[in-house]
Amino acid sequence: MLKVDNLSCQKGYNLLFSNLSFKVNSGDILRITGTNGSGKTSLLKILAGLDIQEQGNVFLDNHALKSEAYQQEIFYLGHLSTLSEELSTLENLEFLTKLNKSTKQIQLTKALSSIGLKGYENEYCDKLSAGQKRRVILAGLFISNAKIWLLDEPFTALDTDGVTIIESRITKHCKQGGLCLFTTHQNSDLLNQKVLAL
Ligand SMILES: Nc1ncnc2c1ncn2[C@@H]1O[C@H](COP(=O)(O)OP(=O)(O)OP(=O)(O)O)[C@@H](O)[C@H]1O
Repeated sequence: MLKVDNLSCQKGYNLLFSNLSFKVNSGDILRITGTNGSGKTSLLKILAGLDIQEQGNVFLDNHALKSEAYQQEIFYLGHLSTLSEELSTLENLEFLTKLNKSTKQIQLTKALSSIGLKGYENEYCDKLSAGQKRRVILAGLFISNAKIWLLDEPFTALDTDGVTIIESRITKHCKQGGLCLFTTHQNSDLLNQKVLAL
């Protein structure tokens, strides 16, 4: 269980949220909603250990946010995640997932295939469309063993087929005991999603 206790976040003079407490159980999908600038990205970054909270605590089971046990269970996808255009799709995915080239090549190729990029393995990323670039980043979801997925605007630039692939992947992950927190300004048909409004 992910437990968020009394969290507050301030950016400059702007108090984005305070006394925020909630729990996310294994199997849960939590959609974080709010207007532009309400603090969705800031919250996900705090939960990923990439930003600092003003006050409050975050635990995964009994593991604190900064512990190695917690951090090992995080897969964070930022809405501005980018690729190196001088590398191929395969090389970018390898870098993003920090896998060893020789042993995991098959896994990487499979992930690209799962996200609809079969045949694009050796294509340089400067030759890809915006949606195809986003798919390379999202292919990490087919490799990650992390329990907590923190996905900031995962559907940006995807066509309907791409959205369906990602929604199915999230559903499968959560059915297998994972948990997912995500933001989107688009409609999402993900079943059984709970909502946290900022
Ligand atoms: N490093 C920073 N320094 C100062 N203010 C910041 C910083 N980062 C974010 N902010 C401010 O914090 C507020 C919340 O930003 P955040 O990116 O968390 O919002 P969001 O809910 O994800 O917005 P959107 O829906 O537009 O993606 C914004 O007003 C933003 O300008």
